[in-house]
This record gives sequence, structure tokens and C-alpha cells, in this order.
Amino acid sequence: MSNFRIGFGYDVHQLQPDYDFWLGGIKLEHHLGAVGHSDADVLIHVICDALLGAANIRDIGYHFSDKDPKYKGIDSKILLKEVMRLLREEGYEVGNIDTTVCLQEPKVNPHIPAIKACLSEVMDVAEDDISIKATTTERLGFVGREEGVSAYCVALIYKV
Ligand SMILES: Nc1ccn([C@@H]2O[C@H](COP(=O)(O)O)[C@@H](O)[C@H]2O)c(=O)n1
Ligand SMILES: C[C@@]1(CO)OP(=O)(O)OP(=O)(O)OC[C@H]1O
Repeated sequence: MSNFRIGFGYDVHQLQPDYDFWLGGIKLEHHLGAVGHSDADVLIHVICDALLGAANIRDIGYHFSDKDPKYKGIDSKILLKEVMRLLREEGYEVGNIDTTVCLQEPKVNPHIPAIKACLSEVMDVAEDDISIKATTTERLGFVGREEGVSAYCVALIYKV
């Protein structure tokens, strides 16, 4: 087995009125927000899953159950910090992560610098090793109908 491992994360959250829209640790101003047991930050959730998967230490729902009232409404940055602690406890460091957010509206691009700065601080990983991208689905499917937001992440980790 090499010192390098990869992981992958995928997640979906519904979008509805009267909810906050947290994405990558920052709050977007939008008429719809993401629904979940936590703050429903889909971008942070896929980063957590990709990192946990890379280290082969299960997934976000295993470590932070959506049945546990302790995590009701929790700031996902707290979950990501704990995932980083678990990763480092296993002797790993992050090489880089690459993410894609699938969202019809609003535009993510203007927020990418703030998201990268936020995630860099939470993860203690250089901004240069954190890539955030976005795409619409050309009005097709649940993302296109603005019923939900999805995201993907791949992560490279290495043994220190
Ligand atoms: N929510 C989004 C979606 C897309 N972008 C940016 O726009 C580009 C074009 O999107 P298409 O879905 O038409 O390919 C995309 O490459 C992103 O740069 C965005 O910022 N926010
Ligand atoms: C984060 C957790 C825990 O609060 O809740 P949700 O916000 O529902 O998120 P999801 O990605 O569906 O699953 C992980 C959950 O265990």
C-alpha cells in the first residue's frame, strides 16, 4: 500500500424557503436555504466524507448521527474540525481536495475566495490545496428545478 490514498464524497440537501443557506462555512444570501439535521452545509459534508473515505474510517453519518440531538442544527465547521482531528490521529495529512457544487442559483464563483479562506482556517490546510468549483445542471433534474443542491469532492491524503 502506498503512502497516498484517495477518497470521494457525494451529498445532497433539499432547498426550501425559510432556511439558511450555508455553503463551505459561509452563509449565502438567497431566498432558499438548505434543509438538514445539521446546518446542511453540503460542501463541508462532501469534504468530510472524502477525507473519511480516504482514511477508510467510515463516513459523516457514522461519526455524527442524524438521530443524535447533539448534532441538531450544528455548524458543520465543527464537524469538519473533528474530521481533521480524526484524520491526523490516524497519521494522515491532506494533499489536496477538489470539489464541485451543483447549484442552479445563486452563483458560487463570487464567494469562492471567502469559502477557501474559511475552509483553509478550519482545516489548517493551505488555500492552494483547496479547490472549489460550481456548475448548474442547465435547469435539468432536481438541481435544475432548484429543489436541491448537491456536491462532490475528491481528496488526496498522505501518511506523514
Ligand atoms: N451555481 C453556480 C453555477 C455555475 N457557476 C459558474 O458558472 C459557470 C457556468 O456554469 P454552467 O452550469 O453553465 O456550466 C461554471 O463553470 C461556474 O464557473 C457558479 O459560479 N455558480
Ligand atoms: C451531518 C448530519 C448530522 O447532523 O446531518 P445532516 O445535516 O442531515 O447531513 P447529511 O449529509 O444528510 O448526513 C450526515 C448527518 O449525520
